[in-house]
Amino acid sequence: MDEVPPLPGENCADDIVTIEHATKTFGDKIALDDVSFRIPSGQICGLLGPNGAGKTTLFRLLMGILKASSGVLEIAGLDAFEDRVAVKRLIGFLPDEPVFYSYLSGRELLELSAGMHGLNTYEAMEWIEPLAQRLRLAEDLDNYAEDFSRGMKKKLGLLLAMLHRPRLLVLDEPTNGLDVESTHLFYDLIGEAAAGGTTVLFSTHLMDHVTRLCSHAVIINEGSVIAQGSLAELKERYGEESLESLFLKLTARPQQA
Ligand SMILES: Nc1ncnc2c1ncn2[C@@H]1O[C@H](COP(=O)(O)OP(=O)(O)OP(=O)(O)O)[C@@H](O)[C@H]1O
Repeated sequence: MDEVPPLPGENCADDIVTIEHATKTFGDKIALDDVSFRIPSGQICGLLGPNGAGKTTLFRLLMGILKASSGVLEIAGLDAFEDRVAVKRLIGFLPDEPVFYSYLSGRELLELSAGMHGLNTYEAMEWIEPLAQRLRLAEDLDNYAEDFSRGMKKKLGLLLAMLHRPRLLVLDEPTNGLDVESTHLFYDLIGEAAAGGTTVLFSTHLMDHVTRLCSHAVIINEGSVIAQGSLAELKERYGEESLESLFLKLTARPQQA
C-alpha cells in the first residue's frame, strides 16, 4: 500500500489525536468524564471498554458529530468540532453499523465519496478496486448497498473509510459481524495502512485482536480512562499475564441484586 505523505509542516513524531479533559453529558447522564489521552502518528491504538463505557460517544466527538460539553479534542491540531469539515479530510471513519443511501450501488457510493473528497474519481476507483477484490466485494459493487449483508456493509464501510487514504482511521468495532476469513482480511488491510503511516484507533471487545494488532491500548470504564499505555507496560504495571485478565480485573463490577 502507498505510503501516506506527511502533511505540510507536520512532524511524524507529533500526536495526531489529542484529548484533554473531555467530558460529554446527555442531560443528567455523564457519558464521558474528564477523558485525556494522546495518540502519536503511526500508532495502532485499541480502545477497550465494556458496553456503555463511552467508546462510540468518544468516536462521535472525534468525528465532530457531537460537541464536547467541555475539554479539548484535536486531530492534527484541528478542533474536532469547530474544524470538522477539514478534520473529515484527515479521518476515515467506519461506524459500528454503517448506513448508506438506499438508491445507490456500492460503486456509486465510492464514486460519490471520492468526489466529496475532491479526488479524481477514476484514480480513486482504480486504487480501491484491488482492495475490494481482496475483501471479496468487487463482484457485488454494482448492487444496491442497502441490499448488502451486514458483513458486506462493513466491507463497503471500510473501503469508504480508506478511499481518501486518511491520516487517521477511526474504526468502531470493525470486525463485529464479520466471518473469520473477512476478519483476517480486515486486519491485513488495517495493518498495511498502519505500516504505510496511517494512525489507527479502533474499538473492539475482542482482546486477542488487540493483542494481535495493537501496540497500545486505552481502557475506559463508565466514561473514564482507567488505564492506558503500551500493551507491555499495561501488563507489567498491573501484573497480569494477559490483556483479557487485566481488562476483567480493571472493569469488574459488583453483581446487581
Ligand atoms: N444520544 C444519547 N443520549 C443519551 N444517552 C446517550 C446518548 N448516546 C450515548 N448515551 C449514553 O452514554 C453512555 C455511553 O454510550 P456509548 O454508546 O458511547 O457506549 P459504548 O462504549 O460504545 O458501548 P457498546 O460497547 O455497548 O457499543 C451509555 O450510557 C449511553 O446510554
